[in-house]
Amino acid sequence: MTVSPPSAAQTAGPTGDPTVPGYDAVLLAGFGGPEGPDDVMPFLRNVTRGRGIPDERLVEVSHHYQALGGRSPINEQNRNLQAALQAELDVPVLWGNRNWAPYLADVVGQAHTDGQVRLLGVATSAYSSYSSCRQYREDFGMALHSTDLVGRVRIDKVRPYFDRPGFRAPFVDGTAAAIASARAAGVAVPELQIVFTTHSIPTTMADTSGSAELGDHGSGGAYVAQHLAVAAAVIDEVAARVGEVPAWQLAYQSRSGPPSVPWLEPDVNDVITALAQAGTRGVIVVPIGFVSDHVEVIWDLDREAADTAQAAGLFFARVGTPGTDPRFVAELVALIRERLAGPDGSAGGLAGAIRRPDFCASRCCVNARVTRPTTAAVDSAADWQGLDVDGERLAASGIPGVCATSP
Ligand SMILES: CC1=C(CCC(=O)O)c2cc3nc(cc4[nH]c(cc5[nH]c(cc1n2)c(C)c5CCC(=O)O)c(CCC(=O)O)c4C)C(CCC(=O)O)=C3C
Ligand SMILES: [Fe+2]
Repeated sequence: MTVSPPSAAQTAGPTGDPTVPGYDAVLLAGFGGPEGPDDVMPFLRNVTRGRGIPDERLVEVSHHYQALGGRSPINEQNRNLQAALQAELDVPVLWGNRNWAPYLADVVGQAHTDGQVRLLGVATSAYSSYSSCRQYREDFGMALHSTDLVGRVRIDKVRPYFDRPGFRAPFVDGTAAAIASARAAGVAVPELQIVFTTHSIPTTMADTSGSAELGDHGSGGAYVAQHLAVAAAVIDEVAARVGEVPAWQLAYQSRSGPPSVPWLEPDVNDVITALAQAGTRGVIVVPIGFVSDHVEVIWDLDREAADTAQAAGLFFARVGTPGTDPRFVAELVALIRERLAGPDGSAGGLAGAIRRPDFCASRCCVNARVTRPTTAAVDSAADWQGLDVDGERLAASGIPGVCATSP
């Protein structure tokens, strides 16, 4: 079926003009996770459909989920975040996922039935990159496409919020507390190292994260720059509180993909091993790439990285993620309220050009492998032009049955 390309006004939805303020509901967009052992393989196939992830990797990851009882805590964490946001907001707060029920398409269809046609999306991911930002905008586009609601429902998105102090505050608290517990365990600050972590992504995805127009592309792109900025800001705030702080670096975790494809390095486990060899006595791992303690955190860090540290004889502490910390919830509420009042009404966040616009720039975080309809960017209408969603253009890119939002 060929998608009839909507005009810019149609993509903007019932209000016609994407700069007209006002939303009928907030739509929290999550990654999704399995709820029981039988869900694990179907969930992993949803995540990796058409992405060239080797089968051995899927089997290995399925063991992590099975060892945790066949379920991820992520859906419950997102339900809790939904409830915490709802407690502060008058508009309804809906929740849907990319990879598991409740699927975004079903939630958007229900919203339309309920008369909610102007939705403000909030992704459970703080940074710019294809996986962490644009793919959520594609999820919105695919949800509109598969429910036949293109031009009848509008879905905008709150910009990446990595730079906001309420996102950082829980990491600052946790890092200061971890330094205190290391000292109590007899490891002095100069013997400690702070390792900030985030999800590794292919280097090509990193290099094209953010927008060429905004000067983001090349050498790790907006994705790496944003993490380095957050890490530096956390360190400054910890230093203001505790004085002397350990040396720090940024490392990556949870790599998938075949070894032939370069992903961001170094891996957190390699960093820990090398630090031990260089005489470091303790590591504090701070997962600034994640908003809740889901499987990438509790398996890849609390099990694997902790084991690596233990084998090397190091003190190890892993700092908690924002979750439903009141400061994080308040920060999201502030971002949502600003958008309810109108776009670009906000200040705050880290200084300079690093702040993201409310509507993503042209071709922001574009993925060369596939073109899907998006929402919430200045060029979203153009993303639909000539797009044959089930047919040739996507088949040529090797992605069959592209409407994966609701299998
Ligand atoms: C940037 C990023 C974030 C952070 C931003 C965000 O939160 O969105 C993130 C989060 C998450 N990733 C998660 C799980 C998985 N990610 C995978 C695979 C991949 N992740 C990627 C990137 C990211 N992932 C990429 C480039 C791939 C390769 C395949 C592809 O190009 O898409 C795979 C496949 C198996 C494997 O290889 O590990 C799984 C199971 C879970 C859920 C955990 C739970 O269930 O509790 C969460 C929150
Ligand atoms: Fe992932």
